[in-house]
Amino acid sequence: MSQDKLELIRNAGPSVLPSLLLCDFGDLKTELALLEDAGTQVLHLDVMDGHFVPNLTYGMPIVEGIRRHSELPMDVHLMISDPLQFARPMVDAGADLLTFHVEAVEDAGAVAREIRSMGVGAGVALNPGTDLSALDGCLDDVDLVLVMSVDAGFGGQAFNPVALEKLASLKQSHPDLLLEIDGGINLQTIAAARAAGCDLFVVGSGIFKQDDYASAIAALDDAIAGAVS
Ligand SMILES: O=C(CO)[C@@H](O)[C@H](O)COP(=O)(O)O
Ligand SMILES: [Co+2]
Repeated sequence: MSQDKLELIRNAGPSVLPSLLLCDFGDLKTELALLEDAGTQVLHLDVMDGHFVPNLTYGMPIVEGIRRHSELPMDVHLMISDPLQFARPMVDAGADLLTFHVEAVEDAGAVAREIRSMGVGAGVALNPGTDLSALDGCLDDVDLVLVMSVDAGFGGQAFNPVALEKLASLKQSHPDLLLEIDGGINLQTIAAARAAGCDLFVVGSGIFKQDDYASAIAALDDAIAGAVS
């Protein structure tokens, strides 16, 4: 099942992925229905442990709850110190792709291989201050690279353009790799990310702080389509 969903994630781009961090968790069912009606193809879930990042969000019960209300593929962004501690429970809860931070682990290739052995996709993320060289040796083992355009931990932060250079460089060196960007993506920043070669665009405030999710997503889609590379 997860392999099919992973294929859907691979083929979704270019596409906006709503980050549920800022959604109304008191009414998940309605929130998910609105996102599905708006044409969402993949959900982005932010898991924070209060240790790797100074913020705490949610774990398996919420991921499982989201899965009960939606069949959309789930891209789970693990901002946690020990990704393998919770990888299997996250897969059991319904995750289809697990993205861990390269800053959190000793051997990113080994972590990615272990995640893949669980039948889901593996992604590796890097914060704005982390050099691309931190990914040396692991890119053959991952399905996706998540280039952070803010320091992981909070929604609503300002976009850091260092992410654009990293995307362009990865696109050139690994043209077949799936590239995702996360943090401060909105109508002002999304086209530059697309022009730099990005496939998947995580958006939190750019959707959930807007009155109408569908028109917010449609405007972001239009900006992606109009991007010049
Ligand atoms: O991973 C994170 C934050 O660490 C994100 O997925 C944010 O939730 C994106 O929110 P905006 O920057 O779009 O408001
Ligand atoms: Co995220």
